[in-house]
Amino acid sequence: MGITDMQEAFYYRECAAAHENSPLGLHYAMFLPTINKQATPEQKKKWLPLAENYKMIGTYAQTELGHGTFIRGLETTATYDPKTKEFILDSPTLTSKKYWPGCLGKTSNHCVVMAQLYTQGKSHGPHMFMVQIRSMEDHSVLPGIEVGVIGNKFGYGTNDNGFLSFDKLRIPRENMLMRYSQVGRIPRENMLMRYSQVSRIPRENMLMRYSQVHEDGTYVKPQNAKLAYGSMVLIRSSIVSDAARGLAQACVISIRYSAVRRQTEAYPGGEEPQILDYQTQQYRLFPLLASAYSLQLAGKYVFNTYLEVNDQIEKGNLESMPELHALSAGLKAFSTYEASAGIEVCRICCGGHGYSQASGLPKIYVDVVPGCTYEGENTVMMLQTARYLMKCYSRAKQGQKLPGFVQYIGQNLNKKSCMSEEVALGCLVMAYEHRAARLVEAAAMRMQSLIQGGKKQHEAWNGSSVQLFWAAKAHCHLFCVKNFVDAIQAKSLSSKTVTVMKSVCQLYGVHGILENLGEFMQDGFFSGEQVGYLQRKMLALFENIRPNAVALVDAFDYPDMVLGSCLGRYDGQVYQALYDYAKSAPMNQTEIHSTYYKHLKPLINPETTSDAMQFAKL
Ligand SMILES: CCCCC/C=C\C/C=C\C/C=C\CCC(=O)SCCNC(=O)CCNC(=O)[C@H](O)C(C)(C)COP(=O)(O)OP(=O)(O)OC[C@H]1O[C@@H](n2cnc3c(N)ncnc32)[C@H](O)[C@@H]1OP(=O)(O)O
Ligand SMILES: Cc1cc2nc3c(=O)[nH]c(=O)nc-3n(C[C@H](O)[C@H](O)[C@H](O)COP(=O)(O)OP(=O)(O)OC[C@H]3O[C@@H](n4cnc5c(N)ncnc54)[C@H](O)[C@@H]3O)c2cc1C
Repeated sequence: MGITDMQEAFYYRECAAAHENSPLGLHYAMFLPTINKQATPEQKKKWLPLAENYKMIGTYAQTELGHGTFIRGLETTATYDPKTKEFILDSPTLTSKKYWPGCLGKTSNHCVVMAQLYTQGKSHGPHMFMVQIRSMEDHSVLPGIEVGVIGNKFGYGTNDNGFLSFDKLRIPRENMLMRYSQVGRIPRENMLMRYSQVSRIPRENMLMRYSQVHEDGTYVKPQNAKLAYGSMVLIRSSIVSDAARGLAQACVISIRYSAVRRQTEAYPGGEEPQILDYQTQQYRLFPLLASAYSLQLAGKYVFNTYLEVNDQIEKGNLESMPELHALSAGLKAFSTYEASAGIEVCRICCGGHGYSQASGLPKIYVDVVPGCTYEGENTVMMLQTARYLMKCYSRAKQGQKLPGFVQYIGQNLNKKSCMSEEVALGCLVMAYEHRAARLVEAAAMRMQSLIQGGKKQHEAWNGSSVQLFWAAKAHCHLFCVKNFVDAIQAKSLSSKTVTVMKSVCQLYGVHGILENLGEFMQDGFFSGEQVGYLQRKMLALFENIRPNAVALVDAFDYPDMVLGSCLGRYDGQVYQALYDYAKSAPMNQTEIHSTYYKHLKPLINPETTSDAMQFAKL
């Protein structure tokens, strides 16, 4: 395709069969990036041409039957044998079998495997290994390997998620993914050297940026063990835009349909109005439209941040890893929660036709909703963000300067809202900052009081984890609101566009407060009168957005073939499309379905059952 932007390439491949989840999805999304990010130049030279030309087709095999979240608990082992200079991969228990990796069951002939590295009798934690699982000649399964599909799932029907286990499979030492290596003089491009010790090693022993195993099994650890988690951070940073896209497409379908669908007399004898004119329909759909715009902007921000930080890491500067992890983990969770819930509301807003595959909405839902689980289960990801927020809180209390998007932490909480009838964007941001700062402090205070009461650190953590989750969610929500406001205020948009987009941004902020009012009012930050301003503003914004609602979804510019929806067609010919869809149903290709003779006819006309039995033998 010649498209270099990873996300754009992903989208255009998607266009071929939107939301069908390609059986090569993991090859593109995780296998290739893992080779790119975690392999040596020599390993890349060896594997990338094969992988880019589909000789090697691979996936990312990390999750096991017994562990998905807790990577350090994975049981697959890779034990180094210095005699043969090989790693022995083994699945020692039932629960160590790899389970869930996409494209694993029948498609892939290779995978990058996350396994516990053992050398010289010591465990060094999870590391990545390149493993061939099927012949590149006839696709037969290689000895020492058991592999297959895991069966039907909630969705993802076109992806052969699989299981995989190893029976003392030997792989060459060079198959441990390592990046950068040095032999004698340090080549300029290997300035990572500060992350691993300099040592003269035989050239073929490609030691790498992140970790190294010398031929005698000596292990040289990287400066940060989490560098091995890099592929997950990349995908989390990409999932935000993917979730935004799913929500945006669902908004296109449901808002276009709501402009076509007419239902119920507006008054006795009156015309049936477009359902988009019902305030309750606007109340459910317009905030989702605003959320789709907000998440698209957040997705751009987090992916660009990933690119910047990853560039620094490539140059040896790991300083921003914690921020990137906290941002990508939290926004991945926040965006997939918001998008999944929003797509379901869009489906419900389309009534019965929303429940048909013809609407395109079920496919979007089952494609987006697993994002709440994969690449880091959402609650766990939110708690990772909370872990970072707690560290920021203690730094703020010590008077340390905090990075940009957490500078609100530790602020004075005695102030009140500046909210007036106008509902200024600045007052909206202040409200979200106050809420997040208050929830971060409340969680920190809870932890402190538990510890002072004699609880151990891990007990205090678990005993505060609901409040930690609330704090992380409020932090992510603040990020999305502030990022949206910054985009509106920074954009050199035409005055008409700014006016329309300012209303959408205002609605996003106002609706978020009204839907989480307790968290904004618990300490009296808002008065009852100010809440009234917000409620009236929300209803006014519905009227303000209504004339541009269809234009706002058209602006996403998703072609009909991507939406795959009879309800969301650009030409609005919904009913003809639904009828044509019904007529084309396979079961309608014969007037009487074959099952009539075998199952119905004996009931309806038992006397002629013999005919039925004749037919059944056909
Ligand atoms: C190309 C476009 C694509 C668009 C996207 C669309 C669709 C998606 C495409 C593909 C997806 C399809 C399938 C999904 C594939 C998968 O699901 S792959 C498997 C994913 N699995 C996970 O994500 C597992 C989640 N678990 C973890 O990440 C870790 O176990 C953990 C929860 C982070 C805990 O790790 P642990 O080693 O125990 O660390 P601990 O909690 O003890 O923290 C120690 C410190 O390390 C820091 N840290 C943790 N992770 C990272 C990281 N990734 N980067 C940087 N730092 C990290 C942590 O913050 C702690 O730091 P402190 O300073 O000590 O607080
Ligand atoms: C469609 C799909 C595709 C996938 N593709 C791949 C793939 O290609 N490669 C791959 O390796 N994996 C893949 N996975 C697996 C996925 O990464 C894991 O399912 C995910 O990481 C969650 O881990 P788990 O299943 O062990 O859930 P668990 O961690 O068992 O979660 C169950 C519950 O326990 C809670 N919980 C767990 N730990 C904690 C904690 N510390 N604190 C609080 N609560 C906790 C969670 O919040 C959750 O509510 C895929 C999964 C799906 C659904």
